[in-house]
Amino acid sequence: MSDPTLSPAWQALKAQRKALAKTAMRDLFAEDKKRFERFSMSAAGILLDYSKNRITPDTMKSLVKLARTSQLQTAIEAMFSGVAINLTEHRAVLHTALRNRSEQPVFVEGKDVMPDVRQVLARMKRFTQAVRSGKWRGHTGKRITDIVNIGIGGSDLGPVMVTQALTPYWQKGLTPHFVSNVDPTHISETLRRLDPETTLFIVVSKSFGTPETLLNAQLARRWLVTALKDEAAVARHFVAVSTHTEKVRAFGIDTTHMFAFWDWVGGRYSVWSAVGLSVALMVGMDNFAALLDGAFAMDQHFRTAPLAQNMPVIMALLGIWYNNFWDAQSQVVLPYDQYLARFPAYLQQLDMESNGKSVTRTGKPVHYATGAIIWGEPGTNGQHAFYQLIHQGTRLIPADFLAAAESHNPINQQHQVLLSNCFAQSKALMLGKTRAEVRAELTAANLGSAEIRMLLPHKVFPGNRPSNTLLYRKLDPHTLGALIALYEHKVFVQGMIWDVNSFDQWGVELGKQLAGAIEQGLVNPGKASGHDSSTNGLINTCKALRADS
Ligand SMILES: O=P(O)(O)OC[C@H]1O[C@H](O)[C@H](O)[C@@H](O)[C@@H]1O
Repeated sequence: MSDPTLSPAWQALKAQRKALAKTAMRDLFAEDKKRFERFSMSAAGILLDYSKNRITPDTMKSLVKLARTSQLQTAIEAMFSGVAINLTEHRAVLHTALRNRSEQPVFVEGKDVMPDVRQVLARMKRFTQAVRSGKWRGHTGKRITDIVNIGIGGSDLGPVMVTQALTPYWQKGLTPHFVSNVDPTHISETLRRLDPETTLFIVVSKSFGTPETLLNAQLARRWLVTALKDEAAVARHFVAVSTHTEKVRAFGIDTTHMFAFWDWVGGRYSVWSAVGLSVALMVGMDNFAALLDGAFAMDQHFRTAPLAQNMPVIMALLGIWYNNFWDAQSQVVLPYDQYLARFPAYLQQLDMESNGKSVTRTGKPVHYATGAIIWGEPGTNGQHAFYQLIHQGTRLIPADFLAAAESHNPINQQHQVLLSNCFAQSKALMLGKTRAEVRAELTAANLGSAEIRMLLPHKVFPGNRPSNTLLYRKLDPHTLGALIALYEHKVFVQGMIWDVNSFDQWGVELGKQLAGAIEQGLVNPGKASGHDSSTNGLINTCKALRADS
């Protein structure tokens, strides 16, 4: 892969960015009455309105050329067909196989993986039906009422985000809980509210070697065995999801109660596998299948639509446009949908762990910006907190707004209030408010000229701040599946253009390695001295504070 910045498309985009420096989106809208039609599209039940971006048709043409230069279409096919594109781990990247709803085989090193995928889905179906119907009971014969997913990173964020997003589909009488943090407070506060006789733990870990998860699972296991006074109780209250049968067995979970997945599924791409067991327990296997169907619909679109009409590609290119040509550092995600409250957190791992890289796939340093900082909160809460900076701050922050046309809770007109806020925000960001407009407003309010002079600069909105809006009918499992797949593919496209490996995460290892030695320092008696002075100081102060208490 060659340096993307050397391509003619990159150079053309640089020139276009200069040419657009003084162009306001409000003028582009005024000049072209069909701007919405020109810059919007639908796929898999989702409308993307990208008209409120600093783009002209020429910008889009050059962006698409840039994608072509990166041989994107070949890369898409390589991913879908099981080529080991995760070079540093020598692995295929096949979360798309998990939701391959066609009859087509998917090969990894000559073996069709689809029979295994279908077999695990069938096991999930049997198991979830047994728990939901009350056939599967706890050790003392009681029905399961609470499900605790113990996992972290991809083994937590997907399950928790999707479960929460699909709250309207939950089975009555079942309550989900998610424990991730190694902070003992997390598991303790969760267990405090639970009855061991009716609680089912799902220990989810791809590696089954993540200390946070294993420590929390051990605590849960001890809590259960102590309460039920029988080691054998573990069999009815613990199941595991992992790629590592041996480690699951060593932990003491019967491997007949283990759901497998495979090393060609990245942790942050794994909710489609048995990692989504807590989701399936809460919403039932039919709804879980609809989630897969939605993702499959987006996969089909991504794989077959021409680049210029390809939703994940367009979103990725717009991200690159701001990241690399307008120096935007972050991307805010603003779901006007309370059910998507954890969506920004989910996207943080998906995007930042995938594209937060500074060497190319062949290990050369990159000299251009890669993955953006992803952040966000549901609307309208964000409006009353940080939108000030988005509207009037010094930074350019491209925004993704997400909204459902229909609410699961249609009470009075409140959903219309939510939607009007959503549309008003993107309009305000685009339009801004000029000095002349502010002056006219203040004059109409009969303010004196000194007061007007004083207030005027504070009340001006520069506008021209870009956003996308994703609009769908209702947040059902199908739509949610499509939405997640959309962002997964967006991240993939950006990684391909930046020439980084979006599927490894070596950057999380160093801290893990160092934590072991620091833990020794905290546990062992005496003063720590083997670290830098700050680390020694923190360890020793901690010990002194404890000794004082
Ligand atoms: O599922 P596990 O093997 O327990 O891994 C859990 C998480 O931990 C790692 O540190 C990675 O950064 C994540 O990508 C992963 O999802």
